[in-house]
Amino acid sequence: MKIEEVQSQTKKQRIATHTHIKGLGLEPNGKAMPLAAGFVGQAAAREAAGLVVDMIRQKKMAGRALLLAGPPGTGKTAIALGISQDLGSKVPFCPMVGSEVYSSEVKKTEVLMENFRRAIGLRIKENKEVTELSPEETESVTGGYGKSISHVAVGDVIYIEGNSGAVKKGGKLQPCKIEWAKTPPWVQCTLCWNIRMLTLHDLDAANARPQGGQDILSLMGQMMKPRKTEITDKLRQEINKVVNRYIDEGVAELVPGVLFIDEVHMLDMECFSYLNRALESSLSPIVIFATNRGICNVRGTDMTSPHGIPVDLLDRLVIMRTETYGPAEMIQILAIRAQVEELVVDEESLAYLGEIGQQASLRHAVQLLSPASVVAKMNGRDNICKADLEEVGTLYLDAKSSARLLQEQQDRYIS
Ligand SMILES: Nc1ncnc2c1ncn2[C@@H]1O[C@H](COP(=O)(O)OP(=O)(O)OP(=O)(O)O)[C@@H](O)[C@H]1O
Repeated sequence: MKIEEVQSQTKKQRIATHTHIKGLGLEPNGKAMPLAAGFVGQAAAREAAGLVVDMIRQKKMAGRALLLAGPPGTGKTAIALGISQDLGSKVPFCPMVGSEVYSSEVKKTEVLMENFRRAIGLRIKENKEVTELSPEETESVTGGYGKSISHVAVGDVIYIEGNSGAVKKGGKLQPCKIEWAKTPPWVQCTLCWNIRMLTLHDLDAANARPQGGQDILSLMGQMMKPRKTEITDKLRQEINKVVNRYIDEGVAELVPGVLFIDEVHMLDMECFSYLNRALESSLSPIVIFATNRGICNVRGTDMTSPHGIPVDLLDRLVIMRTETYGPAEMIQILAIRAQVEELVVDEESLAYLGEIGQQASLRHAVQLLSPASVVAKMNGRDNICKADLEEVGTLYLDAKSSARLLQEQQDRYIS
């Protein structure tokens, strides 16, 4: 397996709205600070999440998972992200939505498995030892056209091209530690290492081969869908073997990250039984579920259950609640978001947005910031004022108002 060729493919898009979250913002004694690490309020849930971080560190969460239950826009995703950040800066965070498992091409359990592996990191230590080299001047083997090395310094990476035998420079290593050999001849030696952070899925994807056989039809198929690759169970087992060997040799270290499954009520029995098994595996990340549903049917069955989760899985979960925000907290969160998005919003407008957040949802209020800044720019201003918010407020509906309107005008829609 060539680690140098493996590119990390972390999912970034879904965490863009949480860029201001830098951790759970807890004091060393575990108490939630009123405003820290981008977090405002939600003290009980943050403190409970802090305890979970301690339990994870003490390896007491094995076989269990966390469920964040609360109304929409109460910071469930933000808390899950905060947990992963408090576990360490390079800990993988893989967010997904329950409904992602439904695809006509890929099996539900396959989607879950892929996300499980996206959430397991591997810290690989690549040791490079570079001794001082005395370069020798030689005739250029490429017939005068190619560059030949005239000088090599400590830390330079050089490689020999297989087909031509030409020696080329391939960048510089960062020197980390100078060591002296213990026995003569004394050679100054620079010991360097690169720490690479990859996920198991990165390794799977980099080692997967295009689907299909060698016959002409399959080859044509591959040309039409050149990037379509299949990650088989066999491949994953092979990767696991190599990874376990690296771990035994001390070259790599496993970093279980956080797999965040939002809208867990969208999963069905097949997914839940897979999750029950997967949580037991030794290669399991920290799984955090989130839902804004109360008692409802387990999808695809007529069995009702709290949060639409079967009771045998519920039994394994540590359940935490998130509460709706008061006006002051909403205004603080909106002010943080405005600052992150580099928008100037005066106090009156923030208070007005806070009211909108109370009536609709925090997410709706946050979402009005960007269109309001466009309206402000069109009006020749850099700062957002209340009139801009009023204008965009008439243009966009929040979920509640849209539902109310649908009820009122039911006869005008096709049902
Ligand atoms: N306590 C908080 N402090 C700072 N920002 C917050 C807080 N709670 C929520 N936010 C921000 O508000 C927005 C909405 O929150 P988030 O997406 O975490 O809610 P959610 O509970 O996951 O919602 P849903 O149920 O709809 O998935 C995000 O930008 C989030 O970062």
